[in-house]
Amino acid sequence: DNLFCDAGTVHGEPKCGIKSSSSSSKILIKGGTVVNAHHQEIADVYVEDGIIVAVHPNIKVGDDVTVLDATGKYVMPGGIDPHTHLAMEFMGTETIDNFFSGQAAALAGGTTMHIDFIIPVDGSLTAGFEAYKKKAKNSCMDYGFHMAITKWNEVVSEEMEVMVKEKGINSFKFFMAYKGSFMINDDLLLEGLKRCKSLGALAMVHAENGDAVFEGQKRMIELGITGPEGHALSRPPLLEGEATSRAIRLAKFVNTPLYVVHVMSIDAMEEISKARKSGQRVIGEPVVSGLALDDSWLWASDFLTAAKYVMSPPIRASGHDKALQAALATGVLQLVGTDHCTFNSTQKTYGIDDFRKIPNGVNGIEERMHLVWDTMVEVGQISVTDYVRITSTECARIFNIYPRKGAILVGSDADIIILNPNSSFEITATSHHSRSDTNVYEGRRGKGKVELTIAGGRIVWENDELKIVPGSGKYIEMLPFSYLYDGIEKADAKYLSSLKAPVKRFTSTA
Ligand SMILES: NC(=O)NCCC(=O)O
Ligand SMILES: [Zn+2]
Ligand SMILES: [Zn+2]
Repeated sequence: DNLFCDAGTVHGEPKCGIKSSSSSSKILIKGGTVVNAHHQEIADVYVEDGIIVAVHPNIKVGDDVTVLDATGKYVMPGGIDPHTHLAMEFMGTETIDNFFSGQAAALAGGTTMHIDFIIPVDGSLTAGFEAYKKKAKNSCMDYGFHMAITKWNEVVSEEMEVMVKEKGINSFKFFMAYKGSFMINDDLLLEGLKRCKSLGALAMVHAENGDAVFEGQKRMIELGITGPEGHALSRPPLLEGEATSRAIRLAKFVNTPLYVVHVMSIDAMEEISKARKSGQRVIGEPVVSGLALDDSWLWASDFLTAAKYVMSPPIRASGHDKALQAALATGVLQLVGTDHCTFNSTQKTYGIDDFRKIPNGVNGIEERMHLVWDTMVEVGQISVTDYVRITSTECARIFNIYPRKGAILVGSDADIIILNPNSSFEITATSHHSRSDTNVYEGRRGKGKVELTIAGGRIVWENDELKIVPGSGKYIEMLPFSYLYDGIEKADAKYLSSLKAPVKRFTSTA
């Protein structure tokens, strides 16, 4: 695949532009502040054959070990991105980042695992799974899959069981928007929620009212608003709030946990907050574009400048970003994803005359760790331990792969970053590792830089250079019945016992 070379984004050899990793399989990280979600301490971390084998001060090693000095820096679990779309066919085209380029970008930004969404092929989950295993075959970092459910019948219901019991998938996504393509109705959502519950899988929703969005789009076109701003105007926060509320209530009716992806508005966030306060198991995932951007660019006079910010739900007006940050800081929302779904300028131009044809999606897989540090930790909104929780550990817990992932503990996978809080980063399309020619964070600078990334026990990012090995990434199978299912059956029993005994009736004859 020398497409990647052509993009000129990864340097070195062999011919596809990858510098092979020369690092030893034994690595000692000395003197850094080791941070987990609930604790931090100054300690050394010793890695052998891809696994963390010791974490304590003053570890002594032989000459065959690569020693890294992390004094004054943070040693943290590599980021886990719960929401990506690599090599995804969508809106008549395919995302410009495939598994290899997207993962290269991730590693350069300190993310060492991601969970991508499989889109079924003609409704078939099995065909979708096979297609995505092929797409991911050259992976250079660990990855897992969620599965989208786009239609319903007995075969799909049976395939869901196969995915959970044999294929390592423990979450299913339901799109409440994208009428005419992925969108499902309430009937399907209810069936899906029930099936997820019976399998111990996590139901995820893209929460926007797709019928109302369709109507909003027609309204904009009738008003002659055909540019990228029409995208935001046609699907206001109201419609995100409505769908979030509906999905939450249906999940409560079924009594099954719910995960709301890309929470972009105060409206959706407040629905999640209300449900969580009532004791319902709802997880809210903001994405970095919702935390770090506002919608002002959508009104840019240059089409391409505006079009690159088109994603769904839309990036909202200023104010939503700060409210989502506060919700994340206070535990109303639990973890940060990216929804990395990139299209280059040529692809965005498909919608030059009609915003409905602009492929939806923005970048973020490389930028997430830096931007969350800069907007949340650097300014004192959250602690460093909380940073680890929202960028890595909570994702590992929700998808049932903790403590193999999401922790610097003896026995965990050696997916580690070293972040220098005194160093700074700058984001540009010319220096990023995505294949896209644009970046929605162009020109952004901040404090805190991921100086080194270790994935699967190999140094893959050092001195601003990638050293990645195609095929070295592993598929991570995820088991059902995560902590979100603990005690769910007790609520079922309580519900059943609360039902009054059936009334004994007789038929009166007139
Ligand atoms: N979010 C977006 O605009 N594109 C990716 C597909 C999705 O997650 O809805
Ligand atoms: Zn979505
Ligand atoms: Zn998405």
